[in-house]
Amino acid sequence: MILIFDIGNTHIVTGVFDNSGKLLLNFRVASSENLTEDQIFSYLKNIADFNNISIKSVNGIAISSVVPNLTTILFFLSRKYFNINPIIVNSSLNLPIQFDVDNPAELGADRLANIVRAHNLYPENSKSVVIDFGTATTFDILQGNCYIGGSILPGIDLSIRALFKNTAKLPKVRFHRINSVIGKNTIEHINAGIYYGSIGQIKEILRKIEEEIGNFNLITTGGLGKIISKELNHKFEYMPDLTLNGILDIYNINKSSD
Ligand SMILES: Nc1ncnc2c1ncn2[C@@H]1O[C@H](COP(=O)(O)OP(=O)(O)O)[C@@H](O)[C@H]1O
Ligand SMILES: CC(C)(COP(=O)(O)O)[C@@H](O)C(=O)NCCC(=O)O
Ligand SMILES: [K+]
Repeated sequence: MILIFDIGNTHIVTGVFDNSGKLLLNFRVASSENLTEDQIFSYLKNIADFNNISIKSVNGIAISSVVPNLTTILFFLSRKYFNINPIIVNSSLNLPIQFDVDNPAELGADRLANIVRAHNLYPENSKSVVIDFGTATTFDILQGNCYIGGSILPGIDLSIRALFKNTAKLPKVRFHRINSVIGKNTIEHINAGIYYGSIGQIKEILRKIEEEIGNFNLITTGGLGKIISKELNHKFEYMPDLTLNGILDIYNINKSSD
């Protein structure tokens, strides 16, 4: 049984996989810097018990983190409760990818996991674009087994919170589809602007990518990605567990050398 942690800026997603690579359970907790290894372990234990899964048989752990302080906490958890040295995802591990960028080491571990999974899903010489709708929205582009770069923009929830936090009178809205872009009150104005603005941003970046590299497979992941993907006029596969699976792929390539 393999334990996978995907530490993002908003959530820590935990995945428990059996040895054949099947995802048995996953859950998310808020990425609070005050979390301790004992708290995260007790969430894990409770949720695993509830699902009749015995985490006693965990024999491997991998961590992808874009929040350095939380990496340490999950490292402590691995040592304290499982006596395992986890594999920490980074660009110096064995990866099936070449990098045509200035500094592969600065690329977020979640993005490394996403591109490794995308690479394993599609044939060698195809082109793929991964969009991850997290705290930030990220685009990552693969040409065959070469990572050629990408882009980063503020995530949808972050844009909503930025409006709310930096103004006196704008409320926090819930992201959802609204039929007209002509709002009739403040909430509708924000809903319309965020909804159609977000779709417009993504479409324009995809259009530019297509202009630069031609046709590609599109893979999307992350909370609000499911709603947005349907609006893009582009064939796509929405894979909510893309990052967890990518971390597992990286674990499998690197486990013997740990
Ligand atoms: N399962 C979900 N269902 C709906 N929305 C989600 C879900 N998970 C995350 N979100 C939304 O996506 C945003 C980014 O969350 P997440 O993908 O966990 O980010 P990160 O990877 O940066 O921690 C959250 O603010 C939340 O609004
Ligand atoms: C771009 C990110 C903030 C996305 O993080 P997330 O939205 O998943 O929390 C993260 O991958 C990161 O901190 N990256 C480092 C810079 C880079 O990827 O180039
Ligand atoms: K993420």
